[in-house]
Amino acid sequence: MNDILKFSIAGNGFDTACAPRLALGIGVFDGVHLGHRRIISELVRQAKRNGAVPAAMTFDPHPRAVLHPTEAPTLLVPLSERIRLLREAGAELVLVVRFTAEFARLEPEEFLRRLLECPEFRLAGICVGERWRFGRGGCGDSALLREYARSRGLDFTACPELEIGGETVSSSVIRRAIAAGRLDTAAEMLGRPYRLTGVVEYGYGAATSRLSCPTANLDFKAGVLPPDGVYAGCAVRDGRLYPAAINVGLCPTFGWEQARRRVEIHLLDYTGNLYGSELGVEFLHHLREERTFTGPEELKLQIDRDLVRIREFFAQRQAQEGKQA
Ligand SMILES: Cc1cc2nc3c(=O)[nH]c(=O)nc-3n(C[C@H](O)[C@H](O)[C@H](O)COP(=O)(O)O)c2cc1C
Ligand SMILES: Nc1ncnc2c1ncn2[C@@H]1O[C@H](COP(=O)(O)OP(=O)(O)O)[C@@H](O)[C@H]1O
Repeated sequence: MNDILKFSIAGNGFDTACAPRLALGIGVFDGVHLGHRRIISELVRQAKRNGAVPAAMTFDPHPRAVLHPTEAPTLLVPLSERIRLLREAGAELVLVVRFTAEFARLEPEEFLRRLLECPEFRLAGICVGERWRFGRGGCGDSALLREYARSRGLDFTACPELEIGGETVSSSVIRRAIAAGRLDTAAEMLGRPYRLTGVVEYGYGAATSRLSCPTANLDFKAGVLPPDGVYAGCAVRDGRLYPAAINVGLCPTFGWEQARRRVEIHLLDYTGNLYGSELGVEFLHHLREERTFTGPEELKLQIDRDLVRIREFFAQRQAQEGKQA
């Protein structure tokens, strides 16, 4: 490994001693949306025809967080989840390059030279999204890559951008869709419902004692929040889905000081201790705005009505799924 191109490798059976042939799919891949998945599918095809291992190369931190810290994007999923999703999509290995200001200053050809000279693997091909830019000031593009690959006898694939409903699928578009509450658009582009993942932390203990409706408070390190409000969704724990009611907001009814925006999840038909465990939450349907009630009694009556509507939502969903089957 060289001094500027530093990376760690996630995946089984990577033996640097025998320097395997790799087909490299390169990109940031935050969220691993349908456009990214298309790149990984092409990568798998490229790897097959070259007798190589399909490997995704991603960057951490996000390049914009290093180059324009004030415009650092909120990641759609944490790095660990990005790696998991890339592998699920077909990448046998994931190389995580440490993105630094020094790395960003590399000329495109210099970056490629370092890839070719990496002692850990032998480069067989490269696969990117057509509009991927790289190297100093983003001056490297797919035309440069194509020419470089041709001159070095490497395979090369540039995947056209995926469009859905006339809009180009991208992590930024998905971030904006979630923040604007357009969860259907986000789900369509991700190819799955949008999921926020975190660890259950302690709250004020009021939901059980004053609302008879315990809510798991999610401490999350990455993920874009949809607008404040009440949602029908699914909690995900150990790979199992539980229908759930979700409240995003400041819980203004209680008027707690130093209130911060919280994500609270009530799992329907569940009892148990969730503190400290990892929980995912999928946002499926916006039910109503968060409101300030006169007190816990009035809020409790409203939550009871919310839970009835959420059960109806899931019953309808199940009926529709039954029809489609
Ligand atoms: C379905 C649901 C809807 C909620 N709606 C509101 C609301 O409109 N306004 C509000 O102030 N809090 C609302 N809450 C949040 C409760 O205020 C929250 O569960 C309470 O603050 C308890 O917090 P704790 O977990 O720290 O005990 C809602 C909670 C749930 C589960
Ligand atoms: N159905 C459920 N949904 C959510 N949390 C539950 C449920 N049943 C039990 N719990 C437990 O109750 C806790 C939430 O209770 P709550 O009174 O809201 O306390 P806190 O304010 O600490 O979140 C959760 O973290 C979890 O451990």
